[in-house]
Amino acid sequence: MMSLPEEFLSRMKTQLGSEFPDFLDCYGRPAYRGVRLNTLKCGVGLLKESLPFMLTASPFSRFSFYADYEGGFGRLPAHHAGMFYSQEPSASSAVTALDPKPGERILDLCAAPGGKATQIAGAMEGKGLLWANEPVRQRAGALLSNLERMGAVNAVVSCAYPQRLCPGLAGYFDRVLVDAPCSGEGMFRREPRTIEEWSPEGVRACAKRQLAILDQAALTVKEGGVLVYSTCTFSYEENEGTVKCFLSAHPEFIAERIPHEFGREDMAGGLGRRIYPMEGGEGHFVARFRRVGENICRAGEYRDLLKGGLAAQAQRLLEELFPGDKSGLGLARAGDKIFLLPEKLPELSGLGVLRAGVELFEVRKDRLEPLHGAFMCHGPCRNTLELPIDGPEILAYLRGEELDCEGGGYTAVCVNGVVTGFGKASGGRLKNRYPKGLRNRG
Ligand SMILES: C[S@@+](CC[C@H](N)C(=O)[O-])C[C@H]1O[C@@H](n2cnc3c(N)ncnc32)[C@H](O)[C@@H]1O
Repeated sequence: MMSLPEEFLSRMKTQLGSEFPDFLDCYGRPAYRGVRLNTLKCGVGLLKESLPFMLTASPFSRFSFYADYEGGFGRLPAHHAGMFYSQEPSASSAVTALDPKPGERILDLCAAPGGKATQIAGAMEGKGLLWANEPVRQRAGALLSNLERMGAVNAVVSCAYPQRLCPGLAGYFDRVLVDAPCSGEGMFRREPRTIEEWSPEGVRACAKRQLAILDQAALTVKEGGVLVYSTCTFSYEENEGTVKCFLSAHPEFIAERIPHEFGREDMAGGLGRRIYPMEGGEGHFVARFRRVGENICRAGEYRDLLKGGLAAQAQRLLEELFPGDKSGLGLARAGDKIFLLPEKLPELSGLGVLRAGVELFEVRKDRLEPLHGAFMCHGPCRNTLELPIDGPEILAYLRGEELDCEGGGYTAVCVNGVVTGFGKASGGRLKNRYPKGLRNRG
């Protein structure tokens, strides 16, 4: 049994009453673990075939499963191919409550490492705009990489504190998610270091910060739009307390019942849903609001599309690599890279944007060189090397090694028909282009 702070235990005893012994018992058992299917890459049948362990359905999302695997999810070929995201199942409940739709504009304001952003991307089916923001630069790298791995074509990633980002995007979004930084009481089983970091003062400081983030997030929701607030902690102050303060300061929002039965009703009766370990999750709180007050959108339109010879060259190369008509795609250049842009982009300047859309090509002196992102977001590729998912070749590829390969030119490397990366074939060998930072070591 792990040792937990006295103040935490006595508060939970009051909070849970007769259920407290059951709650305490959970700390003698391992944390829940799971995976979430990435519908941009495959269906549930193919995912099951591609994994060396069983999946058990969870109540939090139809794409979220319990799974146990000692080998490490991150080393599996299906993980590298973006077929799933490793996620504790109850963490998927916030996006279930957000209910994103294809074609909408959606903001995930506290997004790293991207568990929820990649889930939103799946629900959007590549249509509309997903804006994923993370103010802490060291955490934003994982967000960029996860969105690329999962094949999100329509995401902007920014690194800005809400005070900088939100005023420039006032009234722009149909749905906004605030998965707020919190005291992390629902992480105690999974990440024991969060126990050392916990304190009653920390809980109060988190509640203050959550309200400040929600104040900014409120600016960005259009009239009739949805705002979802979530935490992975149990304290009343950071959950129902924050929600009550928010609603009293923002009469332009009303609380909306979450039409899903996961977990239990919150402690204030109708402001949100709570999930305790007794209900199959490590710990979450989710509340949903609707903006009923007017909000005028002043964001300008994005105007920096790539035109002329370089745009035509990029389009030709896209058609060479991936079958199908590529005319009419929105392309842009930033530095020495060419990007495929999402629809519905606003003016980006001053908003801390790290990447808008998909990194397709690097501009070299006399040619364009394809980048990993171009392959990760495309289905069928013209040249393909299909490798058995449980064979030694894919493991060699993921370590960065060369492979035998017929044919020539840029070639997608696939497992079970899903692209994992690419290489350049010539003389019977495939030169490995799997990015160094993503390779399996050892
Ligand atoms: C609970 S985590 C988000 C997890 C993420 N949504 C996911 O599903 O992978 C909260 C995030 O908020 C970020 N954060 C910290 N301070 C913030 C602030 N003032 N405004 C917005 N985000 C903040 C943290 O760096 C952290 O990455």
